[in-house]
Amino acid sequence: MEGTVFVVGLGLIGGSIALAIKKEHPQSFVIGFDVNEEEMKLAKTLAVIDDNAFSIEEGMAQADVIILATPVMQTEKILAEMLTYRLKQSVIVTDVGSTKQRIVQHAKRLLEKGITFIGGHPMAGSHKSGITAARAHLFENAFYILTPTEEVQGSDVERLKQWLKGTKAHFVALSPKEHDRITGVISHFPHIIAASLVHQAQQHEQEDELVSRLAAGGFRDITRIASSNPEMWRDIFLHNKEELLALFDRWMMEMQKVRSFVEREESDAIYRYFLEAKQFRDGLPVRTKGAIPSFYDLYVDVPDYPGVISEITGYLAHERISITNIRIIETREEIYGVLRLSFQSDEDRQRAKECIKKHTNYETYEG
Ligand SMILES: NC(=O)C1=CN([C@@H]2O[C@H](COP(=O)(O)OP(=O)(O)OC[C@H]3O[C@@H](n4cnc5c(N)ncnc54)[C@H](O)[C@@H]3O)[C@@H](O)[C@H]2O)C=CC1
Ligand SMILES: O=C(O)C(=O)Cc1ccc(O)cc1
Repeated sequence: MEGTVFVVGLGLIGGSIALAIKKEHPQSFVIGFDVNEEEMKLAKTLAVIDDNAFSIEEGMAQADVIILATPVMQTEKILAEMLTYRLKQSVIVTDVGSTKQRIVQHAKRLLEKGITFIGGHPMAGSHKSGITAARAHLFENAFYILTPTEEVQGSDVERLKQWLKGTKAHFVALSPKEHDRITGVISHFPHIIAASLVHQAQQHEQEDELVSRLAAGGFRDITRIASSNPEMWRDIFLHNKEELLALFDRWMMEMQKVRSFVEREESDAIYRYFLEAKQFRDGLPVRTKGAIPSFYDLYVDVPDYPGVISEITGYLAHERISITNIRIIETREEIYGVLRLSFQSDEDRQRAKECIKKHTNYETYEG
């Protein structure tokens, strides 16, 4: 497609969308703006955008598509400011925020002026932020939720999907309320649990400094999302307050229930609790079919001798399998350690598994 796309907020998500659009529509002209001038300069240097705008107002005046990719409180502010800007009447405005009810509510005034606004949320990402983490393939196979209101014409929704085709995501339409209820459960609330587990460990660390040294393995994995951008998550919690308050109440009741199983040594109930959780989790769709994808990890049990890492990376390099991240997890103090290799796709991970199996007798398992 041809036209000018304007991305406001050139971080992980804005940058990734800009890259995906440019890849699919090389004829388009992608401009961007970020309050952080360094990020904006970097976005241009890295060719994530073709050019930068001098202000949001100036960028918006030229745009056929406007993508708001800022933290949700900022998006709300920009939506209010936009009411006074001169926009093309045919422009499509969308956002990528993790919450939808308040954003769509704010965008109503744009719709009243005849400007098309379609709320959006690509359900993929990571705990990383900033333009250097942006990738064109970030949303591949993920769900991309759109929340068009009834004023929006179906042809405009199709036009937006065409613009976003390069994300290779699966589009799903939801109401803003349903969106916020579901994401509250599967995305927002888990972030507070991850952060609270980290706080708990930090408090215990003051009594015994071994805590963080021994927290290298599973603890790091289940708390990965606690390393996310605090501004972004603060905004999400303020936006989705009602859903989250209800989830806090249910969670506390749930913890009381499990606590009493343990207190009363109800062995069967504890067993069933773990078993039912395992059964439900094992039945969840795998990442490639649309749950939030972030990393494709492969764990390798390796003997602790010098050169073992270069041995493994050598086999993978020989078969041209790219690794996006590598980490040694030092939880076992005996002769074996665990190497965690991350890949860009499940296909790469499967190829790596085969490759390691072919050349070594090290055990591998998927994360
Ligand atoms: N991080 C993730 O995994 C996902 C995030 N989202 C949503 O995407 C949005 C952006 O998040 P990320 O890209 O992760 O954050 P990020 O921190 O990587 O990027 C946000 C960018 O917005 C800029 N910015 C902030 N206020 C601004 C303003 N008033 N005008 C212009 N630029 C401004 C910041 O300087 C920063 O460069 C958020 O609304 C978030 O809820 C959606 C899906 C996944
Ligand atoms: O890092 C992760 O796994 C995430 O949870 C990424 C994420 C963050 C925010 C969203 O609205 C959607 C996805």
